[in-house]
Amino acid sequence: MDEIRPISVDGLRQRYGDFEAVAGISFEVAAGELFALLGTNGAGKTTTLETLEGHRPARHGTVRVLGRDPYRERRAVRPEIGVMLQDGGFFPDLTAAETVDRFRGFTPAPRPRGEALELVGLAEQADVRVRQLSGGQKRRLDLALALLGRPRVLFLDEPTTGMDPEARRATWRIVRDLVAAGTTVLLTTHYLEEAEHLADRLAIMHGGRIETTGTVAEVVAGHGDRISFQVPERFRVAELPALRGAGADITVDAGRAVASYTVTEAGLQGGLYELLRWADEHRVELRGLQARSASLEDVFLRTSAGARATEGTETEGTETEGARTGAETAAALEGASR
Ligand SMILES: Nc1ncnc2c1ncn2[C@@H]1O[C@H](COP(=O)(O)OP(=O)(O)OP(=O)(O)O)[C@@H](O)[C@H]1O
Repeated sequence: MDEIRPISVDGLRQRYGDFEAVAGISFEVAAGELFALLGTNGAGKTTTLETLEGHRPARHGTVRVLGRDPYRERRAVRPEIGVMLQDGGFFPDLTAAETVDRFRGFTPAPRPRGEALELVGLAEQADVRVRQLSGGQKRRLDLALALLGRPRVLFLDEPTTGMDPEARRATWRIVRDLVAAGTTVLLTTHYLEEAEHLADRLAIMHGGRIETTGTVAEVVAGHGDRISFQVPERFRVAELPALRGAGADITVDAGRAVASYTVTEAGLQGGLYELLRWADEHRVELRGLQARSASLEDVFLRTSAGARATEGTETEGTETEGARTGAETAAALEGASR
């Protein structure tokens, strides 16, 4: 079935003067899916969101919300979408209830006030003035306003900034329930944990481009699980095994040389198998042995550093270090870093 995607972006470019803030991005979000846009500061997330919300026309490329141009067909699109901005712009002297009432006045078929406040856990703060609400409570009031018209498509720009961990988790539950009920959500966030908890799919933006996209598992896959251990004192670095093509990076931790492998090719199980077989053959105990899966944070940090993960890693040690034992390498690297 050729169903209309609630959100579709194809080759979008946006400029501010000579500066290209969005440099040709494409993605689609299906009905009832939550898509997260991650990225460093200034990556172009808010510009993308604002274009989808109809605040500015696409300079190049095509943007559609529920099959329509959100800028040119704003009147048709607006009642179907909910928008939670980074900074809500409330009237500080109104209470939470009065704020909801004021926005209900602009919203076709709005939720009842009590339901809206209840939904975001603010029922007890109904009579509190906005200026007395905490930062996290203001964010939740903003979410209540975004949900007033029971939107089919919801845009959340850093929705949990300023929330304590409990409020953040409560907000995640609300968002998950909305998605389960069929709402399509586009979210920007700086919290990787938020994306890991909520996103069906995500994209990491950097410098106006999408560097990587997919489900969390797809994005993380191929970016390398890691295995590390202390270089055995009597072994030379050059004698350490390659784990299906991956060589060791050598660093010093607490005076000991540590070998780390990014086992993109072998994976954790394959890499560990080869390493333990080598250790067994050489009758060596691998102290400080650690194996951990790649995380979204690993991928994000590599992307934002502009250094995309490469297939495998080179042995970092120089030829001289390769000829040194673990103990000599630790002494040499530590001396060099002083
Ligand atoms: N009105 C504007 N005029 C000029 N430059 C702008 C304007 N708005 C944004 N920019 C620039 O465009 C780039 C993208 O900004 P944008 O706000 O879209 O990024 P972002 O990914 O949302 O960043 P953040 O995570 O910091 O909110 C930035 O370099 C920003 O300085």
